[in-house]
Amino acid sequence: SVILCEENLSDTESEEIGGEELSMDILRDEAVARIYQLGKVSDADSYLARTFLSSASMKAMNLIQNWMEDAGLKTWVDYMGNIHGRTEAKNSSAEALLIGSHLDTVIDAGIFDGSLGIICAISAVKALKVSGKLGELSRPIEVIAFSDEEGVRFQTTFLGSAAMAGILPVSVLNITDKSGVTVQDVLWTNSFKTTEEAFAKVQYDPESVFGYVEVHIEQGPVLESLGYPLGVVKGIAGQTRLKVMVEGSQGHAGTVPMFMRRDPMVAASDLIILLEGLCKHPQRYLSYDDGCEGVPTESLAGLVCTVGEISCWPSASNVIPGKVNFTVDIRAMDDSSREAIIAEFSKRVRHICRNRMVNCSIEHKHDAKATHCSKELSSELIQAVHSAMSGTPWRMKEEVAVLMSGAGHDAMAMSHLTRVGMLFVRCRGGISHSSDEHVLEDDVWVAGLALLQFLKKVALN
Ligand SMILES: NC(=O)NC(NC(N)=O)C(=O)[O-]
Ligand SMILES: [Mn+2]
Ligand SMILES: [Mn+2]
Repeated sequence: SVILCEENLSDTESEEIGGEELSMDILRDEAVARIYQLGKVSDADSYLARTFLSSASMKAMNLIQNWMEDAGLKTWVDYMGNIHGRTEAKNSSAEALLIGSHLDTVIDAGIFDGSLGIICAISAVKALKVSGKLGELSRPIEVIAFSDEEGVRFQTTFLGSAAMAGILPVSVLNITDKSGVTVQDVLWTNSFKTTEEAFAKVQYDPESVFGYVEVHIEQGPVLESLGYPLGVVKGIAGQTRLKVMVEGSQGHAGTVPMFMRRDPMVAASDLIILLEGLCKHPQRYLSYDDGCEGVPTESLAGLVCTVGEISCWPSASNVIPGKVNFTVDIRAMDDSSREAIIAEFSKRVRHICRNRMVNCSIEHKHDAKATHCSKELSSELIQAVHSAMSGTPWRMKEEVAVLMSGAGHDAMAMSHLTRVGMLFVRCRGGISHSSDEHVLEDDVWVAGLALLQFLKKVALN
């Protein structure tokens, strides 16, 4: 949903921090070049993929750390692989402003998801440095490149930001990937001696933090349809990830009669079609239950579900599978609706599997409640968008788009540490999690300008 806010245009301030030349060189040309350079750092030859602490991620970390130092930031890497770049303020005890996003990607990813937020933050700080303003900060600024937001390898998500926010249980170190390697194995293999004690040191003290802001592509079509390069995020949908395991009787494809089969592949197909129907027409399913009040339609806003992964054993064309596993990703703006959908799905799964005489289990891999962004930070971001755009062709008439995010973000985890705000950047066709993901160079530039204006207002007064 998009709420257009009436805002008075802020006076067009003279750009004290360098002129147009400076901002275009750093906030556009150099930032865009770095996004494309980082987009080539991949674990695969023919597409972009960077999973938690993979060799490509380690290379990306090194690049990002160098760019942070180039911007005048003091850098270090914590025990969960997050890269930090920090510059202190005149008042060393002031609460720090955290800005960041994630360096990991999905498989066959676009080059902007995560990377744009990291590079935009580094470029904005570099613009302050080049203008000689880094020594005048009223509060520390810390840029963070999180190690794992997508959760591709361990189906966990927010490994880096949740550890910083103190909401990640230490038991996560023992979660295994498909080949039985644990999170802790991967850390130690990459020389992060992450013991339980070291793990606890990743957590930040809420008292030391002013707030967290993230710049991210919208990954949806709204800004493009409005003709705006930027928008401010009102809230982020809650999300649940499940692993559904169906077990039947493995057998010969040629000899087992159809009516004697306990086929988990066909059962899984029924469950996936059920899930689609449940999320396309929830009221048909939720209100049929005896005594179960249908969930009010408006609270089902943003309800979506996806089966993104499926695997079977032994996966041979002439063998009736013995086991089929598939993932479920369910999201909604309202947490109770998401929970109602999951409860209904689980109930119907048991019913279908009983009728098909197959065994089924559902494992909860990840849950994140819907997140509401801070009104104060959002208001500052709206002002920053206005002043950034006042000097550009997209001068905002009298409104800045404020929209919800169906995609998850590290800001969801960071909201457990501090108040959060997000700036969305238009992306072509709203396409993301695809190599077709694209952001205009000038949109990268205006995002950097807006973030720079935000920094001036919040950390340079
Ligand atoms: N911005 C994202 O693409 N985030 C993704 N990752 C998580 N954890 O939500 C997602 O699937 O939406
Ligand atoms: Mn993503
Ligand atoms: Mn992302």
